[in-house]
Amino acid sequence: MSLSEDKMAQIKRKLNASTKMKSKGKSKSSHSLGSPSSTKPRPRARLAPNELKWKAVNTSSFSGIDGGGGMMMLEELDDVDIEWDEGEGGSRVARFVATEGKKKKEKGKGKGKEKAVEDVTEINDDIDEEQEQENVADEEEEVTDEADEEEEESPDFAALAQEDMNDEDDEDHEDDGDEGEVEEEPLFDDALLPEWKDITLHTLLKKAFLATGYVKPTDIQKRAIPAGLSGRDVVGVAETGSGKTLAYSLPILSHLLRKPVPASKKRKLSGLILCPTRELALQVVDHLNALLKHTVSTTEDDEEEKEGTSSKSKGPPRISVGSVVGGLSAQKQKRILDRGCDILVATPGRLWDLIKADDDLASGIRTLRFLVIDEADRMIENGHFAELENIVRLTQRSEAATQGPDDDDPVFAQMSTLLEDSKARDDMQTFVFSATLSKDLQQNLKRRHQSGGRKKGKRSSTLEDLVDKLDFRDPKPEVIDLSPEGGVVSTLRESMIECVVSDKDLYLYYFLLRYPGRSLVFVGSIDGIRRLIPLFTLLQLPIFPLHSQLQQKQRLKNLDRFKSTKNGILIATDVAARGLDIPQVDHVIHFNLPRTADAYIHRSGRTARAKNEGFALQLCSPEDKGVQRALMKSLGRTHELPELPIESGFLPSLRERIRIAREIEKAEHTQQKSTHDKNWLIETAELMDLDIDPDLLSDQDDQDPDLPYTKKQKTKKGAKRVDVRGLKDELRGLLSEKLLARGVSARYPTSGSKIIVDDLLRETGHATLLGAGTKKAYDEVQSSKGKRKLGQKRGGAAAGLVNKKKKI
Ligand SMILES: Nc1ncnc2c1ncn2[C@@H]1O[C@H](COP(=O)(O)OP(=O)(O)OP(=O)(O)O)[C@@H](O)[C@H]1O
Repeated sequence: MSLSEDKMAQIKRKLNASTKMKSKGKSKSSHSLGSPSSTKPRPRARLAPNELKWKAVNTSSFSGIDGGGGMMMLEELDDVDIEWDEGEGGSRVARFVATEGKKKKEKGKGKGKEKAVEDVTEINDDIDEEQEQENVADEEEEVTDEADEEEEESPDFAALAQEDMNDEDDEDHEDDGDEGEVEEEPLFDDALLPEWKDITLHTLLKKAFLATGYVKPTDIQKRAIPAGLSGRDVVGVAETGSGKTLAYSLPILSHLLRKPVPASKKRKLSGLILCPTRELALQVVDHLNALLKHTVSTTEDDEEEKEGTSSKSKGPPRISVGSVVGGLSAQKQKRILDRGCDILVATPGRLWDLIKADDDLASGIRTLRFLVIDEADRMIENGHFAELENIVRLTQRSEAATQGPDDDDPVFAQMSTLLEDSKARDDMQTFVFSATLSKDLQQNLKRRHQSGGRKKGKRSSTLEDLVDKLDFRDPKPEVIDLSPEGGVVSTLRESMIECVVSDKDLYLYYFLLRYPGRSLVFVGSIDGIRRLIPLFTLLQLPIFPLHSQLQQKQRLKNLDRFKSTKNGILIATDVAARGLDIPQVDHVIHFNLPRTADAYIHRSGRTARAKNEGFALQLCSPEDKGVQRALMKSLGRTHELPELPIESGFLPSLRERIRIAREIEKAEHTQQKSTHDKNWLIETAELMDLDIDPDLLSDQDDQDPDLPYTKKQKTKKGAKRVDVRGLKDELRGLLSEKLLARGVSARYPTSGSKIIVDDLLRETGHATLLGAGTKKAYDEVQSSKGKRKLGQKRGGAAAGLVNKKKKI
């Protein structure tokens, strides 16, 4: 086991930063770091890495995955030296060794020498983890390295110092809950934000609104926040992009800011926010941190900040927000949990996995003050209902909580003692939010409370069942339904292109070229994405995939690239349909139509957010027509969508590009497959100790009749070898040309039915499609009013769709 020098240097600098703060802030002994030359032999026994005393570095500027350059969080170790041993072949092996300070502490507690040895071993084990991380795929490495760089560039010394100050309390107060003092709420001049005046949020939050530009509450916030602040349970339904995240989060943040500052460093879990997808959970963390970072500075700092003279760093955040999601290091997430956070944002699958192995976490969930189910209707669809139900059950007060859904449920059998011993809080508040919760469900919710509470019974998996499991403390939860008529927001314009299935690629290409902008393309299957990515990459479009079979870090990276690329294109399954708040998505394209109206609403809701304009396009083949009519009907539409005007003069050239790109793609695919087959053959032959006929591995199509069967299969008679390089050159040539609209002459730009000379001179025309104009897609279509009535001309009422949830 050895670490690269770079990696060690990074670790060393990290540790240096923290130790410098120690010696500066207090008169503790300084912790020198070993260098290769100061190598001494040390014990080498090992312990599990999660037993190390990793500590979060709370900075005011760092905000998780996106804001942190792909890094989840920063962590540090104190009281550690690094020493170097000679490894095999002259490599150097790093050992982390507990320093005097730590040993003294342990001795003081009566544990003495053995404990110090344990410390050495647990630290060494963490090197294993670092080493493991070095072995991950290149792309992941890149993410980690970027994160490390960022970490070094901006260490937040004030935060480190603050952590340090708390160190001494660390072991004496495990969890003191609310024993600290209540911090005085600073004054705030309501005249600065008159629209927030009547909402009694903590003034630090209002101060943060000034910085973030949230000058007035959105409609759902106006209704939900006061209800949340007054202790009510809230079920909130409001259009996509309407600020539901803050609608449920602000009452929690305000409550926590008004709570006494805990005397101990370990934070007690107060709020749990459950989200259906990993990206959404991480986004919620970022959203909250982006707001919270404005709640820590003093007025004096603000003044200096405005003038650019502030040299002070801000203190640690008053509220810490952690995340637990699948696909990222469970060890690290466990460490975050061990250290404690005020609010946890999680996906149910990973959270339940951690709960099963951690009684502290289970009792933390049991004594939550706030439980939020975001995108509640989606949560029950993504295969995690059982986990979700189990988590929710931990928050129930009644006896049912201590009994599993089935008598033989092993997890609950294991947990029953814990559940019997600890009581769920009586004042827990539950918030359930989505853009799409059926009216029936809302009615049932009210009826349930009128009829006296939850039903007992076996596990099932509808939203109604979930709501039934939620132990609302409020006899009458506040149900706020602000869902818009027609499902989608009023600033969204919708349109369609009707074409045969095989032309969908062509029309998608046309649209992406014709209307540059940030576009999110929804495809019905991962295979569909895998087919389109190479095609559009060959066509030189900035396209990124997002689907569940990508590694989590790759998913986050692609999302980041999409966000930061001008005219970027994200091609995704419905994993991107919910909740993602990506700035300035201009277009959503339904390459394949969704199967439910709810999915259509959420997909389309990735554009036209927060009252901005947005455009949604359906690519609709004759086979899709029935589904489309049913969709529109279930959304309560009475008119067909307007068709997007197509400038068909461009299509032949685009078709030719696509043809060549497909041919290249096919040839490359065949080549890859052939290489794969040959490799397989070689490996198998080696395993079986056989010689291979060289002809089998040859690329020559000599058509020898004696060739074995496999070879004959590969060399179809008369099949021409494809000149991939030639095709690529040809495509490159075509892509470098500007295309001309019908009626435009390149030779005589002042002639013809479309005169483009002014555009060319002033560079005001379309960048690649000459004569196409520069109208935005949004402006190409008006609202569907006055258009063809749904089913009027082409007949055939929508079949099969009874309500929004039903699959078409
Ligand atoms: N009061 C406000 N003023 C201005 N912008 C706001 C306000 N509240 C939230 N926003 C912004 O609105 C955007 C959408 O918010 P959010 O993601 O919470 O919407 P949502 O209703 O949860 O959407 P979805 O249903 O798609 O999940 C975010 O970029 C957020 O920063």
